[in-house]
This record gives sequence, structure tokens and C-alpha cells, in this order.
Amino acid sequence: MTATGTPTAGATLRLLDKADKEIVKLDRAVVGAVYKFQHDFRRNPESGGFHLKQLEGHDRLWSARVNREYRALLLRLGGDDWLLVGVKHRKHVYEHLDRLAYGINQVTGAIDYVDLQVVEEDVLRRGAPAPAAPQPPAEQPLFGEYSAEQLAGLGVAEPLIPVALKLTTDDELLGLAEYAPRHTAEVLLRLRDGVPYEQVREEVTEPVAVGPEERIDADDWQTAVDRSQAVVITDDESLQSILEERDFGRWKVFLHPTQEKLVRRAYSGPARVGGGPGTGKTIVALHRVRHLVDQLPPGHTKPVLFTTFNKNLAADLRARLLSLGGPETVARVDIVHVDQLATRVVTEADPGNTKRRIDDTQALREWRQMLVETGESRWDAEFLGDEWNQVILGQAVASRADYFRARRAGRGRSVSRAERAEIWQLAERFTQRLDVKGLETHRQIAERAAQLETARKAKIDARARQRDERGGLANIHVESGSGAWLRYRYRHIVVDEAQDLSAAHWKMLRAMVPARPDDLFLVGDTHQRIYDNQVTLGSLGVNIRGRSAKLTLSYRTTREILGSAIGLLEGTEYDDLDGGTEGLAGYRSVLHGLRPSLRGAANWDEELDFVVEQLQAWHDIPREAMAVCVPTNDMVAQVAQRLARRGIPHTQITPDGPRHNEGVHIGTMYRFKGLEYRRLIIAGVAEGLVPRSSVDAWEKTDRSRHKRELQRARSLLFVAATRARDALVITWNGEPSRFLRPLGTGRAAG
Ligand SMILES: Nc1ncnc2c1ncn2[C@@H]1O[C@H](COP(=O)(O)OP(=O)(O)OP(=O)(O)O)[C@@H](O)[C@H]1O
Repeated sequence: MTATGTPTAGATLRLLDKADKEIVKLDRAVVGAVYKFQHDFRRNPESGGFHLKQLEGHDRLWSARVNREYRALLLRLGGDDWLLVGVKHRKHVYEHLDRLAYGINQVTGAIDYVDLQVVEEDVLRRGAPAPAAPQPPAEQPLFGEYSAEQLAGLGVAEPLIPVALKLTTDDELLGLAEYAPRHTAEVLLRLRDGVPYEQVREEVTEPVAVGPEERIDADDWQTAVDRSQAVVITDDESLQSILEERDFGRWKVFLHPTQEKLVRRAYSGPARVGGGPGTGKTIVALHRVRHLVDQLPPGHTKPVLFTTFNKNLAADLRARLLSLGGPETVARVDIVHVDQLATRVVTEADPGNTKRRIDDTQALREWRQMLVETGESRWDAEFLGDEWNQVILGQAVASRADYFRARRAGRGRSVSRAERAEIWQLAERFTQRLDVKGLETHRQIAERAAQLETARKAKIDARARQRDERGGLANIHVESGSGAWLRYRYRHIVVDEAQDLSAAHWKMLRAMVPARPDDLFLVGDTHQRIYDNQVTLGSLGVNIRGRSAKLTLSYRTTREILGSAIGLLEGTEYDDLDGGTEGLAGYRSVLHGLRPSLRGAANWDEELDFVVEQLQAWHDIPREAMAVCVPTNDMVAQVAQRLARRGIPHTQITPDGPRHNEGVHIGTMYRFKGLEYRRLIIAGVAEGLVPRSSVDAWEKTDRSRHKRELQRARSLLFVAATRARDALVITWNGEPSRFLRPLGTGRAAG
């Protein structure tokens, strides 16, 4: 039947999750035709050129002409509201009409669409690209112990239940998981991972199930589409960014229900969202910021602070928030990295300060020089540097007497009273030295900022008390002399990469926002902590107890990469930012791809050749979608040189981010925090470099330091490995890093 009726002023076109994956697999020319099609279709679906036809035997499914050869398959949700579910060659559209199945899922209330022909002919036969793991005997169904009702009860798409019950190999399952609606894939993979039925119901199904108070109406497709992973195509660019998998593809418009809840919830105090790499923590933080801004009364101030660990991450957050919420949202948010914020506070208090800022490594160099110059040999620079950072600055120790009383838990080696006196003297000399040289460390600034902000908060609170006592509008707000209103700097604070902030940072942030509902919202993963800043938030006034949640589904990495990355952490324990421990239980992915490749070379020169060969083999994707990550700055330069010689465009990742947009990105592991690439090579993963040989020197002198340093080095490799979306290659020369042993490069992990 051809569509009839008068032309309309325009239509809504949406795209169902996974349809994009099938569309991108088509020829470039067809994809181009799809762009044009959606543009024209939105303007007038009833234009004759589309030959819009309802498919025989289907009450909601229509076909429309994309070009001479291809047809779009569309579900009519109601009126002029359409859902694009697939694009097929015209020859195949009418062949198996009875194989196209769709309906409203009775558990999730979302729309499931399945082309069983594709499942049987293409998906199941295609199998997995990776060398297969040992397979169960062919006749043993993988889900034999479950009934169709049980699978339906977990929300598996009904048309796929008979298929799922027949699966006998993991390759088939992975193929199906890639094609099936995301929730179906998650349920089946979790069951196959051996997770008990009830636990799958609790962890995977319940978060997306329609609540008992809400009825699922099998005919209400418009409500169903809102519960589905579908995006509304509002302009040509939105489709393009989804199909080209650009950064702001789907997550800008679609959040998983578990993410959505965290974004919208009202919290009675500070809240924390944890979760493994790629689970969408940053995305939740971005949406949370927009949500908070949306609740603000109109105004021109910036009552929301959005902060992260370093400069290039802050720049990235700004760009993404702009894209998510537009200039109106960004106008109400102060986006600044945490050390810059501290510097601002300190400069405000002391505008004449012209000191140069140095980091921990430069500070350590100063310690070394000072010890050489003074001929001091009883203490080593690392120990003193740590003592200064963690005990003296870390606890804001201001006097010798305070230092005698300071707690030194976790410092490994105990020190006597006489030794404390010596250390204090050296620390004083060190600060004087920095002062004379016009230097200042970021840690000093953070401590100072924390003190300034704490004092400011005390003043604000005291004045509020005075006002309450006087019972009204006393003159509480004019700061002495300046005439400025003395009040809290922010109404809400959102922190990304929370695991790397120091105690001083937290003290400063805590003092910048009044303790009220929705004051602090932090996201981070302690498995990714790469700076030596372990804190207990509760002791710093940031009480997240009872307001902590975890995301577990990775949207970035494949199951294969995720499995290897988790292997890197074998046998280690991580904290939960609040004195407890935290693991990656439940951390999973429904994405599937090649196993990471591990490759040893005879020497660095040969390893560089591997890198070049690998990059050349990846000629099918843009250069900037791939990266090379190495342990040291020297190695960055050497990789860059080799790529230049072989004519491979490249760019280095600096503290401010990549120098250019074009070319393979090269950087040290530290630079990869928070980034994401389609394909990644980590080179130089050898003993002596990962971890650095200096780390083992601590084993005899300071066991706790040794443990911490090993953990940090391991986390650094974990962060690097989890930046890869589709492919990960790890290389080394000489002896492979001990961290790789669980991945099968040598003896079992010790
Ligand atoms: N609901 C979603 N749907 C689709 N993609 C998503 C969703 N949530 C997140 N992603 C994608 O997953 C990837 C990882 O997201 P994000 O960077 O927020 O994770 P993260 O937990 O902060 O990662 P990390 O801790 O490794 O830095 C991004 O490419 C993001 O676009």
C-alpha cells in the first residue's frame, strides 16, 4: 500500500540502536544516500520519491526508497513519528518478510527489532574473529538449563529466545550479542559468564525493567520508543556523528537508565559514582552538570564548578559540555582544572606572587641538589620529598611541634624524635630554598589554597551564625575593605578523575561549597589512580557514605581487551576513596573484537619496526584514531623520529593535549588519562621500564612505598590498556613486564 494523504510539514525520524552499526557496514555510496534520505524524509516523508510502502503482513513496518538499490525499513510509531530500524538491498526486502520481527519488550518496555534472516544467515555463521577459546561439544546448548520463560523474564527479546536456546558455541553467542538489542546481549553474556540467574535479574534486568506501577501497553509505540535505545535525528549532523562514531555520537542523546538515574537523582550530600574504565563516568558527570544548571534560577553567575585533574582534560570537558548543553549551559559553569583553581585562590590572596610553579619531579630534583650541596647523606631525596608532600604538606603541619605530633601512617619506615627534628630542619631549609629561587610546588599551592578557603568558610559560617543570633538581616556580607560579598564560591561542584585529587584539593573544594543537598558529585575509578594521592574522603569532610554508586558496563572496550586489562590488576587490592576496598566485580562489556596481541622484540630498534609495521597494517582507519603509548619521554621522541622516517604522520600529546589533530598520537602513559582511541599500541612494556627499575629499590628500605609504587605503575599500564576501543597491541624488548604475566607472557603472576 502506498502512503496517501496530504504532504506534512515534517516528520520525526529516530534511529534504533544497532541499526547504525548495520548501516555503517554498507558501501560508502549507500551511506551517503542514507544521509540524503534522512534529510529529505524528515522534511516530507510522503514525497513520492520515497515510494513509501507498508510491508505486507506488517501493521507498522514500512519501506522507503534510499536509492535505486537500497530501501530503508521504518517502523511507524504513530502519525509522522518514524523509527529507522535498518537499510536493506531491495532484492532482500520482500524475500523474507515473515522473518522481520519486532515488538514491545514485556520486561523493559522498549522496542526490540530483529531481522531473523540476518541473524541466521549472517550473524551466527560469521563467528568470532578471535581464535576461539575451547568450545563445548557442539550438541550441548549453552543455555540449555534455562527455559524460554526464564529468558523472557530477564528481558531477552522474544524473537531471539528460540535462537538463544539453540546456541552451542561462544563464537555464535558473541556474534549474536553483537547484533542483538543491547539488553538481550547483556543478559546472555552475563548468564554465559556463569552469573546466577537471580543476580542477572538484579544487576542487569532490574535497572532497566519497567516498574510495577507502570503498565506496558503493547500498542503504545511512542512511549516504548522513549524507553528504547533510540536517538532522534534532529539534523544532518546528528546522524553523521553517530554513523561516523565521532565522540558525540549517541551518548549525547542517550544515557543508559542506570546512568540516567545517577544524573537526575537528588542527593542529600556528597555523592560518588565509581566504575571501571569506559563505563561512562565522565559522561554521567557531563550530564549531571547540565542537569544542575537546568535547575538553577536564571542569572549570569557561575554557581557550578566542574573540575578535573589536568589542563587538557578540563579543555576536553569544556568542549563536550558546550556540545551537550550549548553556550547557555557553559555560561553558568566554571570549568577549570583543580591546580588552576588552587592557583587562582592563592593569587587572589596574594596578587603580587610571581613564583614559578613546579611539579613533584622538579621538586625531587631540588631535593637532590640540596642534599648534594649540603653534603647531607643520611637521608635520601625521595624519602624527604615524600615526607614533605604526604606528612608535612599533606596534613598542613605548620610548626616543628605539630610535626612531632603528626601521624605518619602508611609511610613505611618509623622515625625517632631526633630524626623528626632533623627532617623538620631539612624541610625548612628546602622551603626557604624554593622561596629564594622563586619556586613553588603545586602541592604547596594546593595546601595554601585549602587553608585560605577553610578560613574563608569559617568566616562565612561565623557571620551566618551571628546573623541567626541577631535574628535577621545584620550586616554580614561585606568583607573588610573590599566590599565584596562574602559567600560560598559555588552552589554545586562536580569532579571528574576524583581518584587523583589530593587531600588538600578535597579540603579546598569542600570549603568552596556549603554542605547542602547536591553539593559535591564526584566520579572516578581508584584502579586508575596514577598519582600518589590516596585519601579517605570522610576524614576530609566529604561524606559519601550511603551515596556511592558504581557503573559496570563498559561502552569503550571489547570483552577481550577488558579481560586482559583486568588481568593486569591480578592479585592487587584497591580502595574506595573512603577507607574501604573496592573491586571491579560485575565490570563487563557487550562489545566484541580481537584478542589483544602481545609481541616481544629482540631490541628497541626491532620493537620500533613492529610499531611501524602495525601502524601501516592499520591503513583502514584515520591516523588520529590510533595511538602509540610508551613509558618515557625519550621513547616518545624516538617513536616520533621513526614514524617521521617512515612517512607516517604523527603528533605528540603534550600536557595541553595533542599538538595537532592529525596523525598518530604519541605520548607517555601519563598523557593517556581520560583519552580514547580505536586502536592502540603500548610499546616498551618491559622489566626495567614498567615498572621502572628504581621502584624495586624500595623493596628493602620501605616496603609500603614499594607496594604503592608497584600499584601505581600497574594502574598506569591499566589506564593505558583501557584507552583502546577495538584493538590493543602490547610490545616489549628484553624481559616482558611482570605485569603481563597473567596474560601469558611467562610464569604465573607472583
Ligand atoms: N550510554 C552510553 N551509550 C553509548 N556510549 C556510551 C554511553 N555512555 C558512555 N559511552 C561511551 O563510552 C566511552 C567511555 O565513556 P567515558 O569516557 O564517560 O567513561 P569513563 O568511565 O569516564 O572512562 P575512564 O574511566 O576510562 O576515563 C565514551 O566513548 C562514551 O561516549
